[in-house]
Amino acid sequence: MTTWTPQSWRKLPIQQQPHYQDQQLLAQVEQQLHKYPPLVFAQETRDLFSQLGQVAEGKGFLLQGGDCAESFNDFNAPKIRDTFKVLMQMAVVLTYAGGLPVVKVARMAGQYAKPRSSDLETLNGVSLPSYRGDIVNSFEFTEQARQPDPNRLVTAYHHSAATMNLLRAFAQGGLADLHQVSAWNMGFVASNPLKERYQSVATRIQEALRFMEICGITAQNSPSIRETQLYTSHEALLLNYEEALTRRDSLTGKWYDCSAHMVWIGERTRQLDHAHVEFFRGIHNPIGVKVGPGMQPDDLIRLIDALNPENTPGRLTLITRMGADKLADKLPALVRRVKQEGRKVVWSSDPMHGNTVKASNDYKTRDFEAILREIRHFFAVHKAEGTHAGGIHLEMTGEHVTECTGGAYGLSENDLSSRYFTQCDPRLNADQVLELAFLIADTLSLARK
Ligand SMILES: O=C[C@H](O)[C@H](O)COP(=O)(O)O
Ligand SMILES: C=C(OP(=O)(O)O)C(=O)O
Ligand SMILES: [Mn+2]
Repeated sequence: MTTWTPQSWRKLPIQQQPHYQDQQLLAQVEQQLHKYPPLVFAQETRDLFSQLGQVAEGKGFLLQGGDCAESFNDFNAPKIRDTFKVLMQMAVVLTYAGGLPVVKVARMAGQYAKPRSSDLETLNGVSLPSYRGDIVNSFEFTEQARQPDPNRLVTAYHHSAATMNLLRAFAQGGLADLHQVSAWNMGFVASNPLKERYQSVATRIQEALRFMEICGITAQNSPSIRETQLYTSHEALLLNYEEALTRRDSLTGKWYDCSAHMVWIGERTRQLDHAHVEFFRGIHNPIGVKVGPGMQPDDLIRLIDALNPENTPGRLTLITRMGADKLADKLPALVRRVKQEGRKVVWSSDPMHGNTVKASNDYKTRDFEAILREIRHFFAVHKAEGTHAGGIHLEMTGEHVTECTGGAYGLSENDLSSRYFTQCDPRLNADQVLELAFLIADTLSLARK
């Protein structure tokens, strides 16, 4: 194997990259980013690594979620706050039901690059380059907007820095106070059409907090009640950007991609001998890789060994995204093989990307029932194989969008047009995603019995 450097990916084939016309400008922008401060500190990344190590050992649960694609235009504090709040609400429910610490990782502060099925988008007979995320080009359907612009790398950095800043303030400044989060959950349940179904978990959490308070454990004297740790993550697709933020840690001498705590490789770019696997093998962050229904057990072992040759728990999260109708058929052989070979991984379920459908009115959507069904199959497979269903990975927002159908409010295809804001894939809205957390809580509680 050749020596790894932050640039060694450049010699290999690479998929899903923009074609920049102005290479000189791209090089200048990369140089500029090289000098900018890292967005995360390597020690935080090591903390996440060790927490995910616990998850790999069956002693924790990973909750990862956020937008499919963050947006430069739709960039404001309420949006960041609302997704943060919903992640906290879900985490409390899952912690209580699963009886395990929940490791919280946002798809935020850097989720700006998108792989696409097609290089071109055609509208009314006009074909233009596909939108590839705000770090590459603009969503608007014009020739100029769709040209990849290197300056967007710098804009993405600044948006990520501002988002990260606010997330840190929320996590440590009081917005994650468990009493408050639990009260929000009571509010969610009270107004939900299926409230009878969710009431008991929410009430029991309130009672547990009240009991602790009586015993003297309060937000004032206990940081674990008042504060939380929320990590950041994104698909590290645009390697020009990731390379520029890859730094050697002064404490350990190791390389870290300091654009986020955790980064993952998408389903379309995980070829063993291509650039993304090369780049990822040399960074010391905890990493993920998406695993679709076409993955074969032998290939999975080879990929695991390329990415985690020392078999360190916490280093690698396998994020399965197979589709509700395929998972029960495809996942068991993979789980069995990984277990037999003694590879230590976190298994997490992305129930979104295998369940994307086109509605009759052409909107890209996903149905709540299919999402829930994929998650239930995921838990059932792990139970049958004696392995740990270690996490979920969701495209979601704290906003009241109408992008996925179903859920307690019965969103139909006709409702999609009213608040369909996503720039790429359809997200679960605040009510749908909380409902999902309560339903997963039932499964987690049963798994403990
Ligand atoms: O988020 C994932 C991909 O970018 C997305 O699912 C691709 O969508 P497309 O099939 O519309 O290109
Ligand atoms: C591109 C994504 O997923 P996948 O690689 O699984 O298609 C995503 O998570 O947005
Ligand atoms: Mn997506």
